Amino acid sequence: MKQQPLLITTGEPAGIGMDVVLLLAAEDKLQDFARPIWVLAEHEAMSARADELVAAGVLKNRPTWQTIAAPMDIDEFARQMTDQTTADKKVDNENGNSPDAFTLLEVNCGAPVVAGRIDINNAIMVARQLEIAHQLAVRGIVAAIVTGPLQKSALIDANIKLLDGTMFSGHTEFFMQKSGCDKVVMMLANQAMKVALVTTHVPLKEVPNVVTKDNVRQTVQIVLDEMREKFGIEQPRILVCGLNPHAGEGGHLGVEEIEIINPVLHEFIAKGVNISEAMPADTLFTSQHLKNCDAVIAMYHDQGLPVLKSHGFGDTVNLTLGLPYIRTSVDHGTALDLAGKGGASASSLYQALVMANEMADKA
Ligand SMILES: NC(=O)C1=CN([C@@H]2O[C@H](COP(=O)(O)OP(=O)(O)OC[C@H]3O[C@@H](n4cnc5c(N)ncnc54)[C@H](O)[C@@H]3O)[C@@H](O)[C@H]2O)C=CC1
Ligand SMILES: NCC(=O)COP(=O)(O)O
Repeated sequence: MKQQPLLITTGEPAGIGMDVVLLLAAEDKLQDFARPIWVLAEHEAMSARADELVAAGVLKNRPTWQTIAAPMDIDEFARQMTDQTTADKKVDNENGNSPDAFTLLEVNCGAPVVAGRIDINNAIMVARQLEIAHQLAVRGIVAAIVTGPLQKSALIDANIKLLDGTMFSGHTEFFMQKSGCDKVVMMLANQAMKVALVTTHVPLKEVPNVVTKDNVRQTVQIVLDEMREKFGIEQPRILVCGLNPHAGEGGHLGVEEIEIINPVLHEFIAKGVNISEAMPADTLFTSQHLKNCDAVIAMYHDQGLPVLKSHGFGDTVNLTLGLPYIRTSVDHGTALDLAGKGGASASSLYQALVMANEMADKA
């Protein structure tokens, strides 16, 4: 069967992005996928990290991989890689295992990598991984992007900007702007629940300004479309959080529910969509309500994500809805305290690969 690869960005080289790839590789977990696995990283840094993890007793064996230079000219690269992209995974005929756990597309760092220590001279290398990932995904050379964690502050301190000239704020905003989308939706999903956000990386004091009718309407529409397309749920039951305590307590604790959120939700209800009015978030996130719900829409990052992560940090997948390609991600950050030492779980990366692979098979 001919399969496009899944592409992993390892993100911040001082963090655990490379560690979790190596953990899965050493356990032969990357062989669970019929698709080739491509990994963006620096060869020397990956090699050093593998040595550190072996020395720490975390890895028994160093996994092997094939290294090739990451593309400067994506179209030329596409031509060169056509055979590898569409070929079945290479299989060692004697033992049935692939000799290499993954293909490393090399992106060079700007400074030597020290596990656990951020060096902003490596921020350009991190941004370059995202650029290459976007270019490969938008051309369909890879089936999906699966992102490892980056240190947002390192890119900001290195003065790396989004396409529109504003401060770098996350993968979500980067891929949205590169793809020319007006709006995408961050959703995190685990066995317990799926939570989508109206706003993403916005300071709390600015959230009320960003919760506009257009934003709420676009978020609901993208969630409806993608629940159907990506999860096969034709008529999802969606619960929506209010912005204010007690969903505004009838206007006494804030008016956004009355003036902005509910009027938009009534438009969808009138069309027969199975969606709630704005609900008090603390009531919504009880098992009684969650058991009959396919997705929750929260107004801001820390309204929805702490509840979700408390039900499955490590097994949660972050995904971007509304992009022209599939992007899933780990649920954790760079965990600088664990890089090169052990203690990092690769479970979220594995779940992110599983979800990306399933979505790619359906696409
Ligand atoms: N997808 C991404 O690129 C994300 C990036 N970040 C970034 O990561 C940086 C650090 O953020 P923090 O809030 O400290 O979150 P963090 O997730 O890096 O760490 C929080 C705690 O969880 C532990 N932890 C994290 N991942 C783990 C794993 N795989 N296995 C076991 N334990 C794990 C860490 O050791 C730490 O104690 C920030 O710059 C943030 O912006 C945060 C979340 C997602
Ligand atoms: N809490 C998840 C998160 O903020 C990750 O953001 P992004 O880099 O995936 O946009």
